[in-house]
Amino acid sequence: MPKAITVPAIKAMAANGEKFTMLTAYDATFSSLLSGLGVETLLIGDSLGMVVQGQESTLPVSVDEMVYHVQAVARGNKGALLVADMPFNSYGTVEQCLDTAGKLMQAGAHMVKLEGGAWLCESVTAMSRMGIPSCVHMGLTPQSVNKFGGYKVQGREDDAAKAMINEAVAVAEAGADFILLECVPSDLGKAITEAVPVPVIGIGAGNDTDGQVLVCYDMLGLTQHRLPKFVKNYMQVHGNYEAAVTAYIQEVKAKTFPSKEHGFE
Ligand SMILES: Nc1nc(=O)c2c([nH]1)NC[C@@H]1CN(c3ccc(C(=O)N[C@@H](CCC(=O)O)C(=O)O)cc3)CN21
Ligand SMILES: CC(C)C(=O)C(=O)O
Ligand SMILES: [Mg+2]
Repeated sequence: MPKAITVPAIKAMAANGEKFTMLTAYDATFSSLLSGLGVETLLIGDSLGMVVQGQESTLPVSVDEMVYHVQAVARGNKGALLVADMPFNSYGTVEQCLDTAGKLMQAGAHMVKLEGGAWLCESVTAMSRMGIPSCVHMGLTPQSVNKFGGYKVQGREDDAAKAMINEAVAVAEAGADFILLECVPSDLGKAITEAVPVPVIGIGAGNDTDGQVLVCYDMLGLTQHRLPKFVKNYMQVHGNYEAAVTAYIQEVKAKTFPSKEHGFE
């Protein structure tokens, strides 16, 4: 890979209308492969609790486990921007948030991601002051699966959609560098992308967001259980991982992925 991708570089891409890609990576081998093929950003997602550890949800994942995977991904990385998930119950107060984020950054992350909304503003500002870039994950936030009662599309009601737009603006004003939207109607994905001045990454949020993310095992057809509607199995179409990942990058750039069938009304 030529030059390492930075937060300002992604912001410049988004400002120029150039789409960028993100895939999850949990180990050095995937990190090296995916970054080497040109995936701009890698997410060390707490989805590793489900796809690597075999847990029922992302909730059992610990900070120490995240640190271990971030270190592995950092060793294999060839220039991608590394984003690390803050695991469940590791950022409930400003103090705890700084403690967790510091550990993930010292493990090799370039940015941390945390699930929530406007209630995170104070923590986001504190991290920004400390020089820690952040991505706020909104919409379907899997760490709240027990509140939601399942992995359900969020922001379908008018009031909920308006509230989500306002909260996205608030966290961006507080200093969030990126916003990630999971499982929201495509028109809400578009509205939030237009409302905030920072790059928005989508998963099941339509094709108007600035970037797209998928769990790498899902798009490579490795996942054994039923796949969410937003996933496209690129291995089925392309037959080998290099062609599959290259096609994903090309389709995101061309805005042909995600198509209508991968989104929610
Ligand atoms: N392998 C894997 N892929 C993921 O994308 C993923 C994980 N694991 N683990 C953590 C969370 C859980 N995620 C999920 C899981 C299921 C749905 C799902 O089945 N959604 C329904 C929407 C139903 C509705 O209309 O409300 C779907 O049909 O896609 C969505 C996100 C996303 N994340
Ligand atoms: C699905 C993505 C956005 C995530 O948070 C994860 O992989 O943990
Ligand atoms: Mg996650």
